[in-house]
Amino acid sequence: MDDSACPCREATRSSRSAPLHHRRLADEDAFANRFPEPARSKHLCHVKRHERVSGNELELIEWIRQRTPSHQQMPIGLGDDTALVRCGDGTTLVTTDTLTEGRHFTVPPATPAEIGRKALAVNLSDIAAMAGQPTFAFITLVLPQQRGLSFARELMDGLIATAEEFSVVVAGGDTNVWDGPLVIGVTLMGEPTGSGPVQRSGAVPGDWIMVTGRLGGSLPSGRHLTFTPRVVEAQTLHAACELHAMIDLSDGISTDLGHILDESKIGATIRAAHVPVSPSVPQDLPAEERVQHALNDGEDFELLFTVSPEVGASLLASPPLALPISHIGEITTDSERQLQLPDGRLVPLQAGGWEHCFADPAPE
Ligand SMILES: Nc1ncnc2c1ncn2[C@@H]1O[C@H](COP(=O)(O)OP(=O)(O)OP(=O)(O)O)[C@@H](O)[C@H]1O
Ligand SMILES: Cc1ncc(C[n+]2csc(CCOP(=O)(O)O)c2C)c(N)n1
Ligand SMILES: [Mg+2]
Repeated sequence: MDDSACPCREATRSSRSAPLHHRRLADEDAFANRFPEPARSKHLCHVKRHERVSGNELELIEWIRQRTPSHQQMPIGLGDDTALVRCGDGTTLVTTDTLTEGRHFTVPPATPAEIGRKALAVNLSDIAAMAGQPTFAFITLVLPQQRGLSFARELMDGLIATAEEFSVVVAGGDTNVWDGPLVIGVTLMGEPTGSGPVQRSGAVPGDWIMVTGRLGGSLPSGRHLTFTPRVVEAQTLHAACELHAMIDLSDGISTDLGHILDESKIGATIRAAHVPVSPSVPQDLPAEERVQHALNDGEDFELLFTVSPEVGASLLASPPLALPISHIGEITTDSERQLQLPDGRLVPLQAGGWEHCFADPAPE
């Protein structure tokens, strides 16, 4: 399955109210959406050229959420980076994320060991987003028959080495072999640390919005396979100061910040000039295009968090991490999501990150 074979180029919108945001594949004529054309939709949806987009993952998740009741033994349920469930005397963080061949990696260039590593690392990143300590992992393998046993062993070698690196115990899983592409799912448990999990819902007006590391270009640089999940960094920040809200950047700031704003029921302004762009984003692109990569590419797996201005200033004055921490904007009282351009103009911050999309089913 080759991503470049099935890009949906035509802008389509669902008949429902929520707009669909799509993004082009990296190898397409990317970033036609420059400032200040915020209304332009991008495409990264994987329906065939003649098909129309009929919905996306966010609409499905919201639909599922409406139908799944909360529970007394589940202080944090659907809607955050992990759930928090009561087990015996304590509480446990639980998350699950799946990688699919053709979407999250292609073989080559990804090696089996890198795929195994990434499958655990994306889940470690979700535990990090709650400032948790990862503990036990369960691995679901759906393996292509033709690649043989050695491929599967190399994949699990990569995963097990990553588990050791992060003191995670592999506690079980499931193995299927078939004649389709590779799918690998991981369910990861963890323990809350310090004052408890940092949720998406805790941002308040006036908060500074901060990010770790540098963003953009994770796919062409291969960083989406080799990134370090920010487990240690999240715990260090959590111990050093009061974090109001946190999320890991899997889909891109423009989309992931939206989840914090939705859950906290507030707005934000991001300053384009302060967004830390990774050197993986081509240096010869115009500055505004480089920022668009940092906002939308996704798979950076850095942390975005909000803190009071006093805490933010002290983090900049005495950085607790070896990684850079950047102050990229503020939480606002109204529900606006804005991007301040270097010349001071404010434009809407469009959710331009990754979204899984559905095609219209073919008529019978
Ligand atoms: N099929 C599903 N059934 C029940 N809950 C779901 C389902 N898919 C997603 N969720 C829940 O919806 C929320 C958002 O899921 P999503 O996968 O977008 O978050 P994420 O794992 O943090 O992001 P990403 O997958 O991009 O790394 C999470 O709380 C997740 O547990
Ligand atoms: C320029 C560029 N284009 C595409 C990608 C790939 N990508 C970005 S987000 C995402 C899904 C996130 O996971 P989930 O499925 O959990 O939402 C994927 C597969 C990239 N890293 N850079
Ligand atoms: Mg997920």
